[in-house]
Amino acid sequence: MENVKAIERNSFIKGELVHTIFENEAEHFSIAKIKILDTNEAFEESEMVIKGYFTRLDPSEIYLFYGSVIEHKKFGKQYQVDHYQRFVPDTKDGLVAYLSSDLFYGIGKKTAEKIVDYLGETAVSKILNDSSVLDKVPGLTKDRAAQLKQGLKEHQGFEHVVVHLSKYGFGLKMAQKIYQAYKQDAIEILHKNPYQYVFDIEGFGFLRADEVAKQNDIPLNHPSRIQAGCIYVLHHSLQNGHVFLPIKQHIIEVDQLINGQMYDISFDDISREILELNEQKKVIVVDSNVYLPSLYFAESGFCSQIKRIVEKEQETQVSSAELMKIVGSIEEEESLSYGREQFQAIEKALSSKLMILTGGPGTGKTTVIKGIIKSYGEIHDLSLDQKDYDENKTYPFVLAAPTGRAAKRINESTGLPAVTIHRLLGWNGHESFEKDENNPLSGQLLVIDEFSMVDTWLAYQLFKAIPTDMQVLIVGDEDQLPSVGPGQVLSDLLTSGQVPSVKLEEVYRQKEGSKIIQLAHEIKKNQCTMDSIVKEADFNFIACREQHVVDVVIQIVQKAHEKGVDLKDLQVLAPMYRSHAGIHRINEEIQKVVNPNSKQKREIRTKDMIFRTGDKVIQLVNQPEDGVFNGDIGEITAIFQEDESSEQVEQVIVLFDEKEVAYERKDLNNLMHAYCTSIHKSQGSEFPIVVIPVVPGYRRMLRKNLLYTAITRSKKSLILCGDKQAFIQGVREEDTNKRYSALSDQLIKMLNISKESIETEEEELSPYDFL
Ligand SMILES: Nc1ncnc2c1ncn2[C@@H]1O[C@H](COP(=O)(O)OP(=O)(O)OP(=O)(O)O)[C@@H](O)[C@H]1O
Repeated sequence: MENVKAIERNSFIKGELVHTIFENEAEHFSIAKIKILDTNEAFEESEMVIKGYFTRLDPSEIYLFYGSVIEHKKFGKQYQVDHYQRFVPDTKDGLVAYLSSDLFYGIGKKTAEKIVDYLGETAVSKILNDSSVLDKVPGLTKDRAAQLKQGLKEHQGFEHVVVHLSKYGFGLKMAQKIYQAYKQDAIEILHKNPYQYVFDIEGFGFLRADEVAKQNDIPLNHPSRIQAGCIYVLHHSLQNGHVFLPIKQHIIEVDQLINGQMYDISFDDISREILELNEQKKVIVVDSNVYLPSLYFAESGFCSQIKRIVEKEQETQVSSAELMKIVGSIEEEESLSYGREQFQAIEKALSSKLMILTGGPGTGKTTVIKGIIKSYGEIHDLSLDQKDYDENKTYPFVLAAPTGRAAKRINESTGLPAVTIHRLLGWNGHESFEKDENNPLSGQLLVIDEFSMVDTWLAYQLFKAIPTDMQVLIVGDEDQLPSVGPGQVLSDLLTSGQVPSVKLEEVYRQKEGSKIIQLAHEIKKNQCTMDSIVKEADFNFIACREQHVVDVVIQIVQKAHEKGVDLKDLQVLAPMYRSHAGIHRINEEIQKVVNPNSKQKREIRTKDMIFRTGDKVIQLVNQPEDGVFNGDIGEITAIFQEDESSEQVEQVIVLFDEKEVAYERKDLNNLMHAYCTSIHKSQGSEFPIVVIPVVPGYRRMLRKNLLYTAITRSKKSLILCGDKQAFIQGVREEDTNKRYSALSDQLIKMLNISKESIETEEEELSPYDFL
């Protein structure tokens, strides 16, 4: 432990609590008044307001606070605390008095003197870092040593861990997580086996553990190091969407990670540790595939849930003649006539426990969803009007989608209530859901839109909560990008052939003269050529050189802005963040034009961004406690300075639809400008006008499914700019990055239905064949 002498060159205040002014328990953020007992700052005051991230101060204790003096505009001089610790006397007499005080049972003055004589003035820090030093103190019994060690750990506890971890560069948030997991043993574990942190502490990576291990001379071939490397590689593979890694590939990647240039750990050593991890259930090895347990259980659990649902017989069946009559009256109401495949979709959805409806843009997926819901209502004599239901009679139609924007769209197009899947399942923000097999969803017909965005974890959570008597319709476009999280659930379900599905291929919106839809279908069918990208009423490709593409984008946005187009309705989409024509640069340039610096506008600067009132911004992570989710777009409506908020911190207020969320400076990394967003983040959203730069510099990202997803985000007008050849090449490039997932194979095995029987079923005649 550092004492006052050791840190004299740094700013410190030694003091005791007068009273607490403000406390945010969840964040451990506090403002307090303290009495100054000693300091190396030139204070005249005898008391001082301190603020920072610390837990409740004990009024009977003396503390050492390290930090810096700041001048608050309204409240004057304050002390910003970086870290702190309980004060331990740093003279021999003081230390003896401390150790022999009532705090430590069984240690009298003589024993305390022996300890200080033997271990010196840094005795406390030595004992806390390695309690075995007490074993050598002459005349100290084992019991007394253990009691002292325990007492010291309890008394010094959290602060000691914070101070110690800060030496390795860990911040207070990480220290809190670590302390929660190991309490007083945190430092001993860190020194002896930092790799254990990789298993137990979320966000503690292998490379960090490696750094600590190096400083503590832990050998490179330590089994814990190899095991931590195995786990790290699996976690890392999630970023590429894999549900597991084949064992051979896993071993190769672990070898690259842990061996570097020195090849002294063999493949055998690595595979032995993988099997050891398998024994300890820290990974699961099945069919030569290595899984993280959560993904193994999600994948196989999801398959079991599908089996449970599809094997239950669909009870209500209507005859084709009856259905034709019902559908006929809906056609009249909607003033349209369903196409053959659309009717088949309605018929199959109504007669199946679970069905997948897939198809490209404008093929009538929403029109068919409406047809299915209305027919279901007719058959079961259920009103679609929410007013006809109350707490005793649950609304039977449940509509959900993976993002808030997608849920809003399905709500607008059907007129029925729709929520995000997370909301539907009652997510509490800590990876647990209210709804599950013991507390299932209520309702009779569940429709999940934009299912291509659902990853393996969420699919399992959702299906666990579906009661067996509920009918389920999954809707999605299989040609879009797969989920951000691991797996490719929609396409695996379709590939397995084990779940009834209908693919809509006829395009209806094209009939209204949409070039955007036509282009999307040409891309889908690999028929996109230079002729496909000639100018039309709703489409243009402005050719320009790569170095001018940002200027062209800016001109388009500026013109639209001058014409009064609401920037919420215009979205620039790009595939990469960091490049000459990357998202960050485009955002910076658009901000200069549409929301420039002005005296009337407040701003707040972070390390790499300036947020200004009026800025369009996007939320980057799920924040369910505030009701905002990854991908939600909003506008900065106000910026408050420290002295204007009750918490005495700067705040940025963002309006998302009708809900306001306050961000403190430390949370601003959850936000970025949204004039231009990534194509990945735009999944599930649609915008009236979409502008997409396409340049050779994006080459490694330009793939068919990415460009297809991008252009299908536009509803009314699509403007591409840049290099036509790069675009044509990109849409011809299939995404060859295979995602490892065994969902399809597992389903086939589990359901044990031959594909042939499904195919014959699909060939069955429908009444429309006779029309
Ligand atoms: N059978 C039909 N007859 C006439 N018009 C139709 C028919 N089916 C769909 N449409 C029209 O085609 C357009 C696209 O349909 P819809 O919105 O249902 O497709 P979608 O697949 O949901 O499209 P997207 O994925 O782009 O939202 C709508 O204007 C719809 O009214």
